[in-house]
Formats: sequence, C-alpha cells, structure tokens
Amino acid sequence: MVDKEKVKEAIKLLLEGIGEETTREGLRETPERIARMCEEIYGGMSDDANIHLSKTFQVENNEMVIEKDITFYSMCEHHLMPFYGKASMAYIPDGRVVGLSKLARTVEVFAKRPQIQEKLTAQIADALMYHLMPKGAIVLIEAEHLCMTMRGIKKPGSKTITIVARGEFETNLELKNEFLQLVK
Ligand SMILES: Nc1nc2c(ncn2[C@@H]2O[C@H](COP(=O)(O)OP(=O)(O)OP(=O)(O)O)[C@@H](O)[C@H]2O)c(=O)[nH]1
Ligand SMILES: [Zn+2]
Repeated sequence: MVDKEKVKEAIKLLLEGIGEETTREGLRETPERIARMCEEIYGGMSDDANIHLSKTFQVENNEMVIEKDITFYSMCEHHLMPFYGKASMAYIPDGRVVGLSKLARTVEVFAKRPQIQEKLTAQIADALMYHLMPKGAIVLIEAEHLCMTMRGIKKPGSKTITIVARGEFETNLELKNEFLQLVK
C-alpha cells in the first residue's frame, strides 16, 4: 500500500527543492494528485502473480502458447522516469494452461514497480515457470527508456531489448528461434 501522506510530503519537498512556489494554484493539489497516481503506477507493489496464475485449466495438447505485444508502462528504478514498450511471451504447457488475460496481468504485476528491464523480464519468466510448471517459458521485452531519451545521453528512438528463456526455450535453440520469428 502506498503511504500517501509520505508521498505528498516528498513531492512538496521536491517542488521546494527545485525552487517552486508550492502554494501557487497550479501546484497546490499536485502532491495529492501524485500520491493518487502512485497508487496506480506502483500498483504492482501490492499485487501478486500468484493471484492471477493460480487458476489453470487442463489441456490435451501441449503446443506453444504465445501472447505478444502486451503494452506496458514501468518506472526506471534509477531515475524514476518511465520506460515503456511491449512484452511478448510464450510457454510450452505441461498439461495445464492459464487464461490469456492472466499473462497480461502478470506483466502488470511486475511492471508497476520501480524496475529495471532485465529484472522485469526475468520476473515474468520465473512467475510463469513457478506457477504453470510448463516445459519452458520465454519473455521478450522491447522498450524505450525516457532516462535515455529526454535526459542524460539523449538518444530518442533507441530501444532496449531483453530476452529471458527458461526450460526448453533455454536448451532448444530451434524453439527459441521459432518464438523470435513469430513475435517479430
Ligand atoms: N541495465 C539497465 N540499466 C538501466 C535501466 N534503466 C536505466 N538504466 C541505466 O542505469 C544507469 C544509471 O547510471 P548512473 O551513472 O548511476 O546514473 P546517471 O549519471 O544518471 O547515468 P546517465 O544516464 O548515463 O546520465 C544508466 O546507464 C541508465 O541508462 C534498465 O532497465 N536496465
Ligand atoms: Zn533510468
């Protein structure tokens, strides 16, 4: 749960720190607004992949399931600036599958926290492995980091791609390539 009072205090200090007049009309409600916004953009902190991935259904065939281009927004833990893009994932069931929406919900659980892209990618893959116990899982994320584009090195349009493969996707290169081909 977000401690809204603490966030409000911090935002007020931040505004003072940059030399703003916190009592002016446009800023008066900003600490409260940002505290409310934090409940949304850091909502993953009080969510749990277990809630979404524990309801599984039995299946006859164990063909690869791919969910691609799941849009997400996250916050870079180094600068607290957004990074955002698309996550694609696949798993090879071992007798059980999960509702498709739950894959996107799992992305939200881990994206809505202070993050780095590598960890986000691995946490999703590991959650699939842990809860679905599939033969393999793979996650690919392509994202733009505002800390790379609007500040610092300032390289607009640059993209970061991270891939985490587990189980059969790690050992079977053909399978990994099939996934990469299908989500490209
Ligand atoms: N590996 C990784 N690095 C990230 C991610 N998001 C931001 N970073 C990097 O984190 C690094 C932090 O570097 P520092 O030198 O501590 O901070 P900085 O002086 O603000 O760095 P610059 O961005 O180079 O100006 C930067 O290189 C960022 O590009 C991420 O998701 N993964
Ligand atoms: Zn950053």
